[in-house]
Amino acid sequence: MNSAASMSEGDTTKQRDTQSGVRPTAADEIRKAGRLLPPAGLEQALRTAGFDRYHIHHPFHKMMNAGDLTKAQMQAWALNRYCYQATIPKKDAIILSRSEDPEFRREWRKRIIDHDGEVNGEKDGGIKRWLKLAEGLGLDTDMVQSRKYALPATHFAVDAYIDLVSNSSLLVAVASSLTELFSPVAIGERVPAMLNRYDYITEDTLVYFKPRMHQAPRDSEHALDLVTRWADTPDKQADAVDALLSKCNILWAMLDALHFAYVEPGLIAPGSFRPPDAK
Ligand SMILES: O=C(O)c1cc(C(=O)O)c2c(n1)C(=O)C(=O)c1cc(C(=O)O)[nH]c1-2
Repeated sequence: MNSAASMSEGDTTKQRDTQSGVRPTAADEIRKAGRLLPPAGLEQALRTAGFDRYHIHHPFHKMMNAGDLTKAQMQAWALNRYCYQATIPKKDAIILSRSEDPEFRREWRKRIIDHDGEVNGEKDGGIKRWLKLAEGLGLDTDMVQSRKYALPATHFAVDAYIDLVSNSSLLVAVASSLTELFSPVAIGERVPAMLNRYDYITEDTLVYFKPRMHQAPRDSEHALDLVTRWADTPDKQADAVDALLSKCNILWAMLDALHFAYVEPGLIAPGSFRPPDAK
């Protein structure tokens, strides 16, 4: 049996949970079975459980890819998402600081450089590239960088990511980055959709996404290799799946907040970014 999802079929607890509308997660199933999955089985469980909950399925992203967002909604997305981008290298520095292994740190620090750039501007980082996106959408970059106008839930979501990597095992911290297994799919849909469906978006505006198409697979393969080796008990395997699901929740919560504020019912929190034509 190589799939966590099929482990407890016919199990009475699962039937009861399903009847009450609460499905056990792959992590619950691994814990309950108490059997160590082979690395390929854990990888499959992570890929299936994570993709199921990935933000690619969120209505806000679907609207974006269908060409249905107004420019103001696109601006709100870029402004809020900046908070996530700016937090990534900080959370990676926390992860780095928690490892005793120079080989791990050597590999992981690439992530920080990818986002912060290199000294003397030899290489632009993702944060600068994200600001280029914000600017291309007509936003004032100082306003975006201040992070003051992001939604309250955006701040809570990115803080939750910092908490997760600070107050858990290194295994959990590393596993929480595994949403990157799926980000090339999200970006691969988003970039052509943005170029084709929004006349104010150009290739130049979207420079952020190009390097992510090779950085994300490099990073997620490294993290996946570590997670499948480090998770050497059923409980640790379940913790890894839980970490990935928590991270999916963080990404989902950010889009829920955007949707609530800028699509339906359109309730923008006091003090948050308010486009001129907002209710
Ligand atoms: O555009 C996306 O949908 C998307 C998703 C994710 C993700 O799944 O966490 C990341 C990124 N982009 C991204 O650009 C990025 O640098 C990144 C770093 C991380 C991480 O958790 O370490 N996730 C993501």
